[in-house]
Amino acid sequence: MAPKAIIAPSILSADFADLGAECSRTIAQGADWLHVDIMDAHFVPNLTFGPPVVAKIRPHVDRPTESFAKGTFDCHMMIAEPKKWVKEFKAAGCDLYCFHYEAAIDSTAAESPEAPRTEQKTSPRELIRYIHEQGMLAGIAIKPATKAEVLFEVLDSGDVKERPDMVLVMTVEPGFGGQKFMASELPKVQALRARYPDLNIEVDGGLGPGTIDQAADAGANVIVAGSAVFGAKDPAGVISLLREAVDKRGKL
Ligand SMILES: O=C(CO)[C@@H](O)[C@H](O)COP(=O)(O)O
Repeated sequence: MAPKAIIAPSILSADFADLGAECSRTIAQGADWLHVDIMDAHFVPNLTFGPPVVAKIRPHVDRPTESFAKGTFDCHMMIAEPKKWVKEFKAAGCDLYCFHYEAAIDSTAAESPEAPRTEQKTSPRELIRYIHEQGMLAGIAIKPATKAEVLFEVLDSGDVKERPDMVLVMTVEPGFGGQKFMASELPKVQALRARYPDLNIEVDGGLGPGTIDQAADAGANVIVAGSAVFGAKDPAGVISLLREAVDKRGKL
């Protein structure tokens, strides 16, 4: 049976003037996690929150009592230097530090996933080990131009400390909320689910009532939704619809 649904609204679509209250309200509306999009204007063409903002909103949500529990701060690190910020985000209250594969490897490969990777900045496995040593869960994300196969080597690591706790398959180009869902990315989710039945597979970008069935059919269980939740008249209803769509498939 596939892992259970985890619904992680992206606070990129929240009211930034009322961010603490938006976070606690969203958890009360039934969200499991909060997805916190960290952007540095280098890795992606947008700029969002740093550690002080995460530290300010953290007390508005009860800390998770165990790994993957309600209240997890799922920090999606769309930054060029993911290793540099691990300790700061841990101190700020991040529970799951999800870096981009493309940022961890060399810059040539980031521009073209087909290019040979000779000069590694940080090996994804080393970075995962480091994140675990700092006491956080580790996630690894891929952009639309990156093949799912690059994750196999990391996921197949014999050492559990170097294996990610979650993978994130982007279903839009990272950088902005409110973009159109890219169904072209779902074969990656299918391939990952077929190979790793127990893996937590997150999808992010354009998810909502109109696209959740496709993502759930492909095997995604961690669902990020920004505009679909924060823009809804009934956010609790949307969160529960997303959860039911995923859990229904897990039981098939
Ligand atoms: O990481 C990102 C964008 O880069 C996302 O988390 C978006 O914030 C999702 O927003 P919607 O597509 O759900 O509106």
